[in-house]
Amino acid sequence: MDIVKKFLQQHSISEIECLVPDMTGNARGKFLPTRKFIAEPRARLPESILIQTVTGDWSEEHDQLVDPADRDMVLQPDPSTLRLAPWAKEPTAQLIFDCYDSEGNQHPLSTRSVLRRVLALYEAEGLTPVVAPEVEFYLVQKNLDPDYELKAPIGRSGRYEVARQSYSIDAVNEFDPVIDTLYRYCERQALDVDTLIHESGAGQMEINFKHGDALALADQVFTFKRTLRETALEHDIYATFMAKPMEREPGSSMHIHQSLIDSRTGRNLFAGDNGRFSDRFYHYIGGLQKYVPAAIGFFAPNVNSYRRFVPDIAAPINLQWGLDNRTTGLRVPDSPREATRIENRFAGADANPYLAIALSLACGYLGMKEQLQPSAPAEGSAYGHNSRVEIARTLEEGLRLLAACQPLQEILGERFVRAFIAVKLAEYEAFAKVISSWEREYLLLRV
Ligand SMILES: NC(=O)CC[C@H](N)C(=O)O
Repeated sequence: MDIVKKFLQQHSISEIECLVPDMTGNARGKFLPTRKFIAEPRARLPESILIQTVTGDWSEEHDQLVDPADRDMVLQPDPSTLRLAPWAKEPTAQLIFDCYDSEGNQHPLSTRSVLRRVLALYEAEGLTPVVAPEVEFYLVQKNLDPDYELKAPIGRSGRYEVARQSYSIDAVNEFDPVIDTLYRYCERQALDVDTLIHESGAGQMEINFKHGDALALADQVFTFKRTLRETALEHDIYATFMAKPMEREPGSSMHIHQSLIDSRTGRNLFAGDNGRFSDRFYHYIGGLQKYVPAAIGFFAPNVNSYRRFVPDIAAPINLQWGLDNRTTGLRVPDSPREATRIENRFAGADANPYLAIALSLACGYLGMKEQLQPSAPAEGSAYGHNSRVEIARTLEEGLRLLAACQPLQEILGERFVRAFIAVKLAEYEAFAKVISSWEREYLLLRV
C-alpha cells in the first residue's frame, strides 16, 4: 500500500475510482476522496451488482444466487492495477478491487475471481499462461434512436468511409485526432498497446496488446474499453464493442493469443522438442475443440454476439484449427519457436475479458488433463462449400450446452455458472419478446 500512497501523493490525486468489473465486464464501484481511502483502503458494495442483466434487471433465480437481504461484499484493492484516469477533470486515479465474501474468500460471483481460480489450476502444475488479446471496435456517429442504423463518423476529409479498407493507413488517419487522444490516454495508463490497424468495416479498427500475464491483460482490456469510450465521447462520437453493430459490416472480435511457459524456466511449452509442436500443444487444441461449444456463452455473451458468426469475413464458424488460417476458429500463427501460440478467434469484442480469457484457458487445461487429440489441421479454406456454422446459433443454445457441461462447471464454480446462465437467460427472454422490423416487414401481409 505504500506504493499506492506514494503514487497518490506524486500525482496530487484527489479522488479514486474504486472499480469492480461486473458480469458484463463493465465498471461498477464508488468514488472515494483520497483522504478517506488512505484512512480505510477498503470498500463495500452489494453482491447483487455482480449479477445484473444488461437491461438492469435481475434474473428469476436472483434470491437463490445471493442473500435475499442483499448483503455487502468486502472489496480490497489490487495495487498492481493502480492507474491515472487521464480523462477526468480533477486528478483522479483508478484502482481495481477484488471482491471477498463474508468468510474472506474470493467472491465466487466476481469474474476477476473466476479468472484467478483458473490461473490457480495452472500455477499448481508449474505452468504460466501467456496471453495477448486483440480487440476490434467501431467508431460510430452519436445516435439516440435505437431504430436507426449505425453509421461511421465523418472523418477529416468530410466524407463517409466507403469500400472495404483493411489495413488502410489513410482510413485511420481520417480519425487522427481521436487516435491521438486514445494513444495519449493509453500511455498515461501504461496500457501495453502494441499496434493499431484499420479493419475491414467502415470505421472499424483493431488494437493489439503486447503479450503477458493473463490477469494483467484482462485488466488492461477492461481499462481499454473504458478509455476508448471516454476518448470517443471527448470527440463527440461513440465507440462500440458490440459484436455485430451493423448488418452489412463485419463483426468485432476479441481474439486471444495464448501460450504456456514453464513457470521456472520460462520455456515455451507449446514448442516441440523434435517436431514443431509439443504434445501439450495438441492436447490444448483438443481441449478447445471439445469444450468451446459449451463455453461459447462466455465468448459470445449477448443476444447480438451470434450474428457475428457468419462465413467468409474471417469470423469463426467452425471448430477446426489450422496453420496461419483465418477461416478456422483456432488459428496457429506462423511464429518463431519461442512465440509458438494458439489464437482462439471465438470471443467477440463484447465479451468480458476476464471470462473470455478464463474460459479459453479452462478449455485448454481440460484438454491437457484429458490428453485429447485434435483433428488434423485444416488445409485451405475451412469455410467449405456449405459453410455450416458448427457452434451455437443463439445465446440460449449456448447456455444449454454449458448447463450440461460438468467439467467446466467444476472449474468455474457451480454457483457462478448458475448465476451466469440465469442472468444470460433473462436477457435472452427479454430480447425474445421484442418484435423486430423484419417480422413487420415480411409477415404483416404475407402469412
Ligand atoms: N481480424 C480479423 O481477422 C477479423 C475478425 C472478424 N472481424 C471477426 O469478427 O471475427
